[in-house]
Amino acid sequence: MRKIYVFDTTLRDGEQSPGVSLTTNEKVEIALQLERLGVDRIEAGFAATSPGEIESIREVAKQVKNATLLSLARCHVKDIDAAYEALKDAENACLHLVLATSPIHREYKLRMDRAKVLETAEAAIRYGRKFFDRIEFSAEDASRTELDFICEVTRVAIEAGASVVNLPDTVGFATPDQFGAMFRTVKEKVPGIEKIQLSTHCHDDLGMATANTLAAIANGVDQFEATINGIGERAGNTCLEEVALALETRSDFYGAKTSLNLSEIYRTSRMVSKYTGMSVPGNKAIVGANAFAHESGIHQDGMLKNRSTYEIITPETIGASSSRLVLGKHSGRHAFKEKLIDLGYNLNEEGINIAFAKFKALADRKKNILSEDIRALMDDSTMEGPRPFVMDSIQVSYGNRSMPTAAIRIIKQDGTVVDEAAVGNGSVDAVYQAIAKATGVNVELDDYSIHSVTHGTDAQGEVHVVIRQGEHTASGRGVSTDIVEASAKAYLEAINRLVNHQEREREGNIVIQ
Ligand SMILES: CC(=O)SCCNC(=O)CCNC(=O)[C@H](O)C(C)(C)COP(=O)(O)OP(=O)(O)OC[C@H]1O[C@@H](n2cnc3c(N)ncnc32)[C@H](O)[C@@H]1OP(=O)(O)O
Ligand SMILES: CC(C)C(=O)C(=O)O
Repeated sequence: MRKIYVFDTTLRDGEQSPGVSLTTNEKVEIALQLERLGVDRIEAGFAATSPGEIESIREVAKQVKNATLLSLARCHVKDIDAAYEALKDAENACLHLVLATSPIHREYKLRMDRAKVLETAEAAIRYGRKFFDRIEFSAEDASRTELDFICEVTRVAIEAGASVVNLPDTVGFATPDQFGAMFRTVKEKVPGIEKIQLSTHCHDDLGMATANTLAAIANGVDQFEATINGIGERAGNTCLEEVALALETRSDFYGAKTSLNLSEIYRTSRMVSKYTGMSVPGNKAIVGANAFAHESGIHQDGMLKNRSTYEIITPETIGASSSRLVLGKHSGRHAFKEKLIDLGYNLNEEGINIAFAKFKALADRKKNILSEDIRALMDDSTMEGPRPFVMDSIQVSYGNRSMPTAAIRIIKQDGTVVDEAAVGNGSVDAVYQAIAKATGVNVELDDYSIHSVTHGTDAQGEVHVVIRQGEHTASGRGVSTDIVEASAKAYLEAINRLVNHQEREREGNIVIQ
């Protein structure tokens, strides 16, 4: 298989993301992690930017031992001198020279004609060669440059002594077919092209950076340039991890491989996100939080039967912990049952069906169903013995200038439906008064406590109550995303327990404490 060199520019183009500025220590730590990841080349910065940038590149150069280090420089003597100043102690250094070649950049930005561009590039490469054995030359905005001129620039760069020629899609304008064809033409037409390496560098303005990079690789480039998490100027650069995993997963098609240690990808992605402050979207390919999470029942069932049904990469490949089956509105019985077993519940089919129906009802109201929610749900549905009263519906009217009112519908064990309403000091009190009227059971509330099962505004509230009737006490527990409903459930459960106990006591079976 053909080896593809990986050029990481997280510390240079990645740092060009608006709002990102890395300290020297952060650059060093990221560079060392990139080395562990196994990238071949690290662009540590753009030395002419500032004295601090020279210092950072120098520090990175002191510590990185295996990868080749680069600094970007315009075709200006002072930029090249700054790059040399930063890289002179590096074990393996390469100067990265850039000059735009497209008509738009020539006319408006550089104010140079074709001949001047060729002359400037050639002079800069020759000057750079006095200090550097290796030079990469980038023809900025190559994808919007006339093909014949790209070939000419490449020829001049080779003759002047460049060892890598990079043809970037600077503004993310290329399409995969057009971009691939550009490299094919350069390879066919430029004399001496076999003496150097060809490189690609893409931006994601139209969301095609990865596709364009892969098209370039399919058409013979030797190196791709990219950043971790795809950060970079405007919409960002090609995502290093996406291309790496595409080459790995579709080696049947590309017949090319990198020397990357793929199991370091996840760690590198987290580090870059932490130091740049640029969070990784959940649905981001390869490294997003949802990249190995499965929410829908049909997918979860497939995953439980065989992971390859819905995963083309395993999380272990990139060093992420494991695939996740996320319980939610779209989950099915198979995943739910698996979760119950995981949590230590051993239910028969009927029990699972009852619990599953409650789970679906909860999922309609709560976005993330966590293990704690399932436990609360299971405990909520485990009251033993008959239920003298079942709550059918509840309605509460509350306003800070009116008396809270509650209306409740209770179904008795014999099927009788009872509707009652009551007012109270607060919503919960009104509900408890209405329950007392509907059940005909009058008790004192000895204790009431509430806590949140999980976090967030849609978290479930868990209410515990202890009620008393003379010497008899009973406790109840209720869980719901609505605390008034949780309070009603807890109260009714306590009443049911009290009534059951009294019933059994009358039958002489037990002694109530
Ligand atoms: C495609 C890319 O990502 S290229 C890298 C972009 N990154 C950066 O620009 C980050 C670091 N840049 C900086 O700190 C500053 O822009 C510096 C230090 C490089 C230059 O700053 P200044 O000298 O103040 O110039 P400024 O940035 O305003 O303008 C750029 C000048 O460079 C010229 N220029 C642009 N590209 C090149 C080039 N590759 N080679 C030679 N000259 C160039 C422009 O035409 C302009 O020249 P002018 O002043 O004669 O009009
Ligand atoms: C310096 C070059 C490679 C660049 O960043 C671009 O063209 O986007």
